Amino acid sequence: MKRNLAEYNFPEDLKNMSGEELELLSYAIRDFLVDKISLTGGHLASNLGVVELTIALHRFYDCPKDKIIWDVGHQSYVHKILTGRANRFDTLRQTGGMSGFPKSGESEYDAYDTGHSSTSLSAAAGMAAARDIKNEDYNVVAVIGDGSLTGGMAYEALNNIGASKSKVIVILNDNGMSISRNIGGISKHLGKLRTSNKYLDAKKNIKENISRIPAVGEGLAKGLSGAKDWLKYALLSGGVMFEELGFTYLGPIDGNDIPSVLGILEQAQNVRGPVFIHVMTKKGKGYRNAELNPNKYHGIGPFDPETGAEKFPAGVTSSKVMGETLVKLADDDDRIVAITAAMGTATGLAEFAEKYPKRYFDVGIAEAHAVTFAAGLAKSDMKPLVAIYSSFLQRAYDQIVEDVCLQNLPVVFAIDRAGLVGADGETHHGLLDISYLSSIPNLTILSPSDGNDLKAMLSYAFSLNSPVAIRYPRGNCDYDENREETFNGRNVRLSSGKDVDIWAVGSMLKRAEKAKELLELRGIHAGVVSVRTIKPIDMSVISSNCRNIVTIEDGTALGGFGEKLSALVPASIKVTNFGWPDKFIEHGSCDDLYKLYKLDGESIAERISDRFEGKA
Ligand SMILES: Cc1ncc(C[n+]2csc(CCOP(=O)(O)OP(=O)(O)O)c2C)c(N)n1
Ligand SMILES: CC(=O)[C@@H](O)[C@H](O)COP(=O)(O)O
Ligand SMILES: [Mg+2]
Repeated sequence: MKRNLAEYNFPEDLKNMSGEELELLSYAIRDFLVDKISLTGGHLASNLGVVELTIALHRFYDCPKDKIIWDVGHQSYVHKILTGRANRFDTLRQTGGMSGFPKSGESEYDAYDTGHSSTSLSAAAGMAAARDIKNEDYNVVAVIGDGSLTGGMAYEALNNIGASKSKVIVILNDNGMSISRNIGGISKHLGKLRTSNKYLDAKKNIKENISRIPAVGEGLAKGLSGAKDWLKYALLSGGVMFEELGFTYLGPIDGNDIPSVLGILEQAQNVRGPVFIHVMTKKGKGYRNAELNPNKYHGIGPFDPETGAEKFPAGVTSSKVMGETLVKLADDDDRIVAITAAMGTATGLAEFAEKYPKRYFDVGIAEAHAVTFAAGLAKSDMKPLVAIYSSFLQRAYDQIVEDVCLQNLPVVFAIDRAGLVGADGETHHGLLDISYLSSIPNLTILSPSDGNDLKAMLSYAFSLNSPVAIRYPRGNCDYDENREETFNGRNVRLSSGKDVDIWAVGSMLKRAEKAKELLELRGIHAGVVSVRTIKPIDMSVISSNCRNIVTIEDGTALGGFGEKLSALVPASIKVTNFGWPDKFIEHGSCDDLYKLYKLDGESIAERISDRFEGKA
């Protein structure tokens, strides 16, 4: 074994390693993961669970000719180590550093860019179809987790692949966990399959023992397998659900055992048509803290590897304020219910789930279903709140339009991670929600500047009998639990200035205040308006002598709040919009990215004064 992983020529070196060397490599990779991720933060538990699986995949297949697609892609760190990027892990998820997700621009071994769940099977189907059209010969493999298999898109793909008879190799990485414990009927079914070997062995033994009873045994054994039993037997005997869809189901096998995985990949190679391989792994395997608490170590900040304690634990986050406020509101109104799409803890709903288990719904990674499920609840006089990250809510656009807003139903959308998120990058920044929501009739869109605003807005939202979206950013927020903020749907003018008004949408307020302060030093007098209502636009705070408005928003400028305000103000007022540009923003630290894209307080002041000095 070499001293460090960066010294290997991966994946080529895997082909010549003995079984024992592969085993030793799995230990080295686990140590490496804990060591590096304890410094940078990242998705630890999922990657610890796929060490042997990934070693076996890159030993068996011939990448990059063979294509491996990682669903969500948060578990692709081992794949990155085994494709020559061990030396980049000190820069994981940092500005200018290696992404935490597969990026074909980063490596030819990253066959397809992922980040949002349940897309791998559809992408694999498309790649296999292209291969078949061109009469090319290579394997297309999709690795999907049991959580991601609760996403509806996966079934659309299974349905299509099964019918197409195209050779797609689906590998279900089943660790019984989504971010928290996996939920739903599919998860239960997988649970049965996981135990099916034991189930089948027991059943087979019982039948053999009975059939050995002299004279009557044979008849008894046959009688034992009544229709109901056979159905259960068949259902469990080999994933008949997947077989019925047109797949050859193989497994389940121990996905943390390299020889077992290599064996089943060999078996799959001899199968014509689509193959569904079911492997069972342990999320967090090999690092005790993560094995015991895979939820906490699913995505974790820098931590002390000895104790497992996070170095920078979260403070009072917007998610926490939302969750606590919702519990208080639910104490007084039993029509209030909460819905999550497999992100209950992360969106602050843990306390609600604990206190009101019958009014809490985790629907799995199924955002579109979550929204229409909420519509059904609202149609039946309940008051649902759906808590979904801004970028994941993109999955449910049609449901927001057709099921909630068209019927004008009282659903509250708690849009978490709205705005820049930082380390997760392009797939996770919540920069499109203002743009994609503000053209929908009947929808009120609110943006709190701090935790007190958020608390007041939640009460306000539940008082309306129509759809409301409240968008708030990832991370800590200013919150004074002793201060009761009121909110009446209006924007608030915080100060006046004869030269320019800065209209700050939601959490951009602090940057506006900073810019105002710096502009004063340059003799430019700016007023500040806190934009808490994105839609309907509240114009009551426009000052009569205002000639210049600058809007700043943590969202794309295209179709953003600023653009909409520009269309409403008198021609005598010049409106300039500062938002994110028309591109996908890379990963990095939020501070770096706000500075890089000139959306921090200092840059905003600079850009405004340049305009006044005629430089821009
Ligand atoms: C559309 C979408 N919704 C939610 C998420 C957040 N998310 C990332 S990983 C994950 C759980 C995935 O569970 P599983 O597929 O079983 O992978 P594991 O971490 O167990 O390996 C979730 C909900 C996402 N990335 N995309
Ligand atoms: C991989 C994935 O999509 C989630 O784990 C996401 O990274 C969580 O984001 P937060 O860290 O903002 O909760
Ligand atoms: Mg899982």
